[in-house]
Amino acid sequence: MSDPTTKLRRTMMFVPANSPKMINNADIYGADSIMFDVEDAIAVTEKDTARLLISHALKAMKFKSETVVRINHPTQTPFGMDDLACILPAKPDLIRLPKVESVEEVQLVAAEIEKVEQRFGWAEGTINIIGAIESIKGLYNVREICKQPRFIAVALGAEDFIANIKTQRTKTGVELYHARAEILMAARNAEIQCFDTVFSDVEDIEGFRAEVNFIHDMGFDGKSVVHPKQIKIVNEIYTPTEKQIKHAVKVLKSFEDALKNNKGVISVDGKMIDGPIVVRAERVVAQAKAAGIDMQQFQ
Ligand SMILES: CC(C)(COP(=O)(O)OP(=O)(O)OC[C@H]1O[C@@H](n2cnc3c(N)ncnc32)[C@H](O)[C@@H]1OP(=O)(O)O)[C@@H](O)C(=O)NCCC(=O)NCCSC(=O)C[C@@](O)(CC(=O)O)C(=O)O
Ligand SMILES: [Mg+2]
Repeated sequence: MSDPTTKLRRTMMFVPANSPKMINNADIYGADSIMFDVEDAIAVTEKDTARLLISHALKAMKFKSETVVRINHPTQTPFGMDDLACILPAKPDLIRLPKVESVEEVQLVAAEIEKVEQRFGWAEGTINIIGAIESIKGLYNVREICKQPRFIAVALGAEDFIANIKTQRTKTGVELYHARAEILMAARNAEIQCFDTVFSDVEDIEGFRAEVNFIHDMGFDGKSVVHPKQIKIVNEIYTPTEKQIKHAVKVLKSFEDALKNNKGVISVDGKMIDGPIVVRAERVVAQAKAAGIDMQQFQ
């Protein structure tokens, strides 16, 4: 089983789980993960239909991409526990827990997963949890939330978050600076992955690209998307370029040679190379491999 905390998740695409057509096509657009939603994309009158539909689809269809189901909140809504009862036996890879605010909520979901894994004789960790921070309370508890077993990734849910802090979403993202930084540090401290939120204006491609560049530079591992046309942009920004890979490989080779000569610091193409730069080069190579790039050409 691959390590769920290091898997390639550049793009996680939300797919409303009451749409047979969207479920059917969800896998063809190249998203690394597909997030079937039975929460806010689904009207209260459609909750039963959506959870049954996605449960059957997960059992009957073979998806190439990782499958995630965003359930309704298990205690704040009357739907969440029914979602878990219906969806867990269909074996999604991850449960997305929205609006998570406390360690206890994670433990509640984890306990339900554990029961189902034991009932079906599945290995522990067959199903894991990604939680979304969407409120101030969640943000204040994020450091402990991120350390919970099975909690392999955290995401920001910005639309709900900005409603909670009583402001508006802007092009600069100034309203999200603090939350993004705090969530990212909590994730890195707990050694789990961290994902940015959706960009709802699907027609604003340039605004979207600017936001993806921004969150990539901040250090997020990927982004949630709502439309297939957003996928290519994120995957492109999150896949190392040929130039970056060539440089990383050169750094690693040169440093290996340097170590043999008992040197801890060297110069490659006029730039100083020492320990932390080597770690970053290793990450570039790991990302390239995870993205399926043939590394033979760079040897
Ligand atoms: C936006 C729109 C209605 C536009 O529809 P339209 O029909 O106008 O799109 P078109 O351009 O016509 O589609 C062209 C072709 O692509 C197909 N297609 C489109 N979208 C597809 C898709 N997602 N999956 C598979 N297929 C798709 C379509 O079927 C068609 O196929 P075909 O006819 O064969 O050509 C549609 O995209 C959509 O529903 N998106 C998902 C919305 C959603 O799930 N929201 C909830 C999650 S956010 C949230 O809750 C906030 C959050 O919680 C988030 C956080 O936590 O981060 C927070 O607080 O911030
Ligand atoms: Mg939300």
